Amino acid sequence: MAERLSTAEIEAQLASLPGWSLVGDRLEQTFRFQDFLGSIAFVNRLVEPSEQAGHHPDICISWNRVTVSLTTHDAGGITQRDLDLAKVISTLAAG
Ligand SMILES: C[C@H](O)[C@H](O)[C@H]1CNC2=NC(N)=NC(=O)C2=N1
Repeated sequence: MAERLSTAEIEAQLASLPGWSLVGDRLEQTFRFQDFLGSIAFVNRLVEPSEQAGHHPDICISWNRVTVSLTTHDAGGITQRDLDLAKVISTLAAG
């Protein structure tokens, strides 16, 4: 099982993950798109990499905004799996 990371470890890695914030025991970012279809297309791009990783974001869609939230349930906080998936998700936001 992946181990929960310390706040210092998370913040060190967040330096190279623009837009992601530590919110409680989650990593979060809100991505903006042109419209609802842009949001849905982004969410669809998340499906395969998340399945491949066996790790899945919580997703909230609000018209042209998609808030993505990552945590590791078993660990009760943020692990390397969340940071790795955040990195992949950032690459998918550009379209
Ligand atoms: C059994 C299965 O591997 C687990 O429930 C996975 C599925 N996807 C998951 N996704 C996320 N974000 N956190 C988890 O802890 C998690 N656990």
